[in-house]
Parts: sequence; structure tokens; C-alpha cells
Amino acid sequence: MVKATILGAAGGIGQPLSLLLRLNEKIDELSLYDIVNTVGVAADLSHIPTHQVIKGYAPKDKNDSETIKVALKGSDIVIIPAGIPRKPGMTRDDLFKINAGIVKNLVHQAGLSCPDAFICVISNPVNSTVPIAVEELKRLGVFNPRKVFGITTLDNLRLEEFLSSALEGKVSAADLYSDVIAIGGHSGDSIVPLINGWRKNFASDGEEYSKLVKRVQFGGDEVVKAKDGKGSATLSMATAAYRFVNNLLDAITAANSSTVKEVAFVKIDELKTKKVPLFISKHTQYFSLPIVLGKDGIELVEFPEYLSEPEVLMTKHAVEKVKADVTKGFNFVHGSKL
Ligand SMILES: NC(=O)c1ccc[n+]([C@@H]2O[C@H](COP(=O)([O-])OP(=O)(O)OC[C@H]3O[C@@H](n4cnc5c(N)ncnc54)[C@H](O)[C@@H]3O)[C@@H](O)[C@H]2O)c1
Ligand SMILES: O=C(O)C[C@H](O)C(=O)O
Repeated sequence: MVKATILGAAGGIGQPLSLLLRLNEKIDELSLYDIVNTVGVAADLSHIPTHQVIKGYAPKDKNDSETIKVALKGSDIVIIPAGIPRKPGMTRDDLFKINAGIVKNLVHQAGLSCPDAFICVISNPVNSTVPIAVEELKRLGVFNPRKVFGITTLDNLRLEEFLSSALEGKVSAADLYSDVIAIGGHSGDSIVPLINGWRKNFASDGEEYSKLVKRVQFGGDEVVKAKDGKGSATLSMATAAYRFVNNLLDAITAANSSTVKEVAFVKIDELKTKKVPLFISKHTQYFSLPIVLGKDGIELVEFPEYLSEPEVLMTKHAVEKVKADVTKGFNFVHGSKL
């Protein structure tokens, strides 16, 4: 029996993600929690015939801390898209003031009600909200580094799609899945797109390549601008989160001991790593990198086989950015310097 809970389930990401997960056969119970509208969303989805039990929960009032406990109890996977999205002119870091507290409180509840659950953090700024989640779980004494993820899958979706279109159909986006990956963090130039051998398909003046890199790094801004004050990426993000969660489900429900590869923002210093260079591991405890998922979560963090010179430079820059964002998240929980 697998129970998955979405916190922030009635939002722009929450609703399409709830729909996708409603159709997933590996989930037996889908629990939807939000501070508004969840009962309606759950009622609507409950008319789709599947084997799942589905329940919607919303707190009765501001002081109700019991409903979320019921929503979370027994969860194997908790997915958190709760929080405010950007408006044009804002950075993801501008969301920190509000989202830091939301993520801390929700993870606190998860730590109490389902301490063994996998925690997937979507709320921005991911580079800081993941350390907040980790430190909160540590305070409760239930942190397991193999089970906490910042979802950076959307950067990978964008890289696959934008590279395929930059190469004008020479390769489909589907064929680029897991051939090219984005590592680093999840904001601006902390995002490092790695394009493997495809670099040779770009002109030697580097202009088209730079355009691709910038488009992946600032893809979020493209959507925020187009939505013109009505939020940020939701449908592509729900697709991205679904890909990640579905892979996680494959790994944790596998009948044999087979593993699944993914990429996520994780606490690398407490995990088994392979070939992660010192210029990363010496300077930051967190980074988005390829991971191998098994029954109990992350088995290994692997560094990609090959990085070009510009990719190494971008990665070094990303390390500095991520490090500062991580410190901010840590300080939010502890109120003191690292
Ligand atoms: N990781 C990524 O790649 C990525 C991509 C897109 C968006 N995001 C982030 O995801 C977050 C959500 O985006 P959205 O477009 O769905 O926003 P939204 O405003 O449409 O939905 C957020 C939902 O969270 C709910 N919420 C707020 N506080 C809550 C609480 N304490 N408990 C439960 N629910 C609560 C709101 O009621 C709302 O329904 C934002 O922070 C956004 O920046 C991350
Ligand atoms: O850009 C945003 O604020 C949302 C999200 O992080 C994205 O990459 O689309």
C-alpha cells in the first residue's frame, strides 16, 4: 500500500499534479491537503474511476493543526508545492520571506506524522527551502538524507525541449532524456545545463550555445513574463514533478532490487557519492546531481562522466550561488550563522 500526500494540492501545480497522480497505479491512497479548496478538488478527482482511495483535507480554521496530521498519517511520499509563486520582476529569492515559513511548518508536520516518508520539495526558492526542510527534520531527529529531494526536474525538461528545438529536429526531446541533464541549483545561473556530446553541433562562435544555456537558466522567467502577474510555471512543473515521483515510485515499489536514475537537489555530504569533484563537495553540502534511487531512497550520488570547460566554469559559479542560498535556509531554521 502506497500513500502519497500533496501539500498545496489546490494550487496551480497542485491540481494538475493531483490529476496525474490520481491516474498512477502504484499509488493506493492519494491525500490532498491545502488551506483552501481541497475538498472540492478531491471530490472532482474522485469521480475518475481508479483503484485509489482519494481524500481532500483543509484546516477548519487558523488554529487547526489536527487536520494536516490526519492528511499526512501513514504517507510514504509527501510532495510540497505549497507557497506563493513569482510575479514579473521578482526573483525566486523574493519568495523566501513567505515560503520559508510555509515549508518549515509543513515539513515539521510531516516529520511528526510520517517520519519515514520521502519528502519532495517544489516550493521556491528550492536552493533554500530544501535546507530548511532538512534542518527542520534534523531538529525533530528524523532526517534521512536518502529521502529528501528538491525537485529540479523542470530544468531537465526544459533542457531536453530547448536543446531539441535548437538542434532543429536532429534529435527528439524524448531521445535527450537522461542523455543531457541540468545540475547545480534551481535559480538563474545556479542552473548548469550539461549537453554532453551535442556541443559539437553548435557554431564555434558560441552564440547559439550561450542562448541555449541562458534559455534553460531563465526559462522560469519566460513563463512568469508570459503569465503576466498570474503566476509561474504550473503545467510543465506538474509534468516534471510527476516524472520525478513516478520514477521514485518505480524505485520504491520494485519487486526486485532494480534501481532508477534521476536528478535532484540533495544533501550530498551525507550520501554515498561517486566521483563528485572537490570543487563541489568541499564548498557546498547541497547540489542537484544525478542520483540512483532504490527501495530505501538515494543509493548513490554520481557525477557525470564528462564536462566541457565552459560547463566546469558554470558549475564552479553555481557552487558559490548554492552555498549562499543554503546558508540562508539554514539560518532561517537555526537563527544563527553556519
Ligand atoms: N521547483 C520548481 O521547479 C518549481 C516550478 C514552478 C513553481 N515552483 C514553486 O512552487 C510553488 C507553488 O506554485 P503554484 O504556481 O502552484 O502556486 P499557487 O499559488 O497556484 O498554489 C500554491 C498553493 O499552496 C497553498 N498553500 C499556501 N500555504 C499553504 C500551507 N501553509 N499549507 C498548505 N497549502 C498552502 C495555496 O493555498 C495554493 O493553493 C511556488 O513557490 C513556486 O515558485 C517551483
Ligand atoms: O520561475 C519560477 O519562479 C518557477 C519555477 O521555479 C520555474 O523554474 O519555472
